[in-house]
Amino acid sequence: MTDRKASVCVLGGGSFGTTLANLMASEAVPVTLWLRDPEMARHISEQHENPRYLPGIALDERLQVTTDLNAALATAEIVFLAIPSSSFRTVLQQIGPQLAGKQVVSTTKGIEQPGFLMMSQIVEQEAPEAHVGVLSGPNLAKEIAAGELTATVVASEDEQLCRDVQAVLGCANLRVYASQDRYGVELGGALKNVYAIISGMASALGMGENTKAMLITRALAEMTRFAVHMGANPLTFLGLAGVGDLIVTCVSPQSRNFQVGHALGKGETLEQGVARLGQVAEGVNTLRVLKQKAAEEGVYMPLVDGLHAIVFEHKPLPAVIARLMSAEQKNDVEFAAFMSAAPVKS
Ligand SMILES: NC(=O)C1=CN([C@@H]2O[C@H](COP(=O)(O)OP(=O)(O)OC[C@H]3O[C@@H](n4cnc5c(N)ncnc54)[C@H](OP(=O)(O)O)[C@@H]3O)[C@@H](O)[C@H]2O)C=CC1
Ligand SMILES: O=C(CO)COP(=O)(O)O
Repeated sequence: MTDRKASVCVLGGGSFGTTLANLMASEAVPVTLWLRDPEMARHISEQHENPRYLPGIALDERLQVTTDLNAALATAEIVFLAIPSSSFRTVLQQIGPQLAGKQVVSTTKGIEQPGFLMMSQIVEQEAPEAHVGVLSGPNLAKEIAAGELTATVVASEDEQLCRDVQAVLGCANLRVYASQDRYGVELGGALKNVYAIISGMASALGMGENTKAMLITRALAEMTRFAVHMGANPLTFLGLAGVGDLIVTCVSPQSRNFQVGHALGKGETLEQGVARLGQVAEGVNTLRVLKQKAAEEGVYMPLVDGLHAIVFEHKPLPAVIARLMSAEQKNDVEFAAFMSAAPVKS
């Protein structure tokens, strides 16, 4: 498949699905974007703009749009999923058998409870005959849509899938690196959203640059500690889908998770912050899921505990910060210990 561009379908017409589909259309990849809102589909087809999720971005006229899920999938060889984690399984349940033999790539950065399932594990359950992969990295949709340069990671045990995704997505503005550590890449993308909320709060509170750097670095330590406990490869967290994505979501006011944190830091309630956003901020649900899982597994995650205490237990912020700053002062870099730990699953 690598000598020609495979035909592609993108499911989900929000900011990321529209961005990915548009990027491929502009590179002459045959691509169809599926979304559920007929009015929006008509608007995109006629006006070449997605006014709700990507206002002001001129979409390529070759981008095909449909609300017919079966038609969208009929000729697709590669299917990208850009549906929020809360609806991910529901959409897959409608199409599982149709995905047999296709390459199915999740771009969704969330975790399903019960089961603590990554989205690609849901694909495996609902479409057992599909080839499965994930895409993750420092990929703010609006920046990609505006033509800014970045890179991403396609991760799969299936090397042909990685090559085919590199062929359809890689272009002058986007480098697509391959990884075989699907679990680690997917876990990194989900976990960093929680720390983006914390960084947004720190920004709203006017905290210093040292503080922000400390938060990002300790976030990396904490998420890697959890990932190693879950059997992931810690080295994956040093790549684009780990530290790369963590940095962008923790520093950019474009990140929706950062924005939710910023709203909390300004004294808004979670409900107000999420409602004003009007888009998905996966970190809110991931925080709940992660707090529970870390407690069950006995993994030390003070930043997750602190954010959970503020957001869901309504503990006063100064008390939480004081607790964090007076916790036991342990080792800085845990990677050496991680590397000598038991073999990792990838
Ligand atoms: N935006 C970004 O920068 C990036 C996002 N991601 C990840 O991509 C995933 C999707 O996010 P994003 O596109 O940003 O989200 P948005 O909030 O921008 O859009 C969500 C989209 O999903 C659609 N949707 C929701 N529920 C359903 C359903 N049951 N059936 C069909 N469509 C549905 C919405 O449709 P409707 O408008 O009709 O409600 C909308 O088109 C998230 O997990 C996110 O973490 C990954 C990398 C970058
Ligand atoms: O994952 C993202 C960038 O890589 C998008 O982050 P937000 O969902 O916080 O906007």
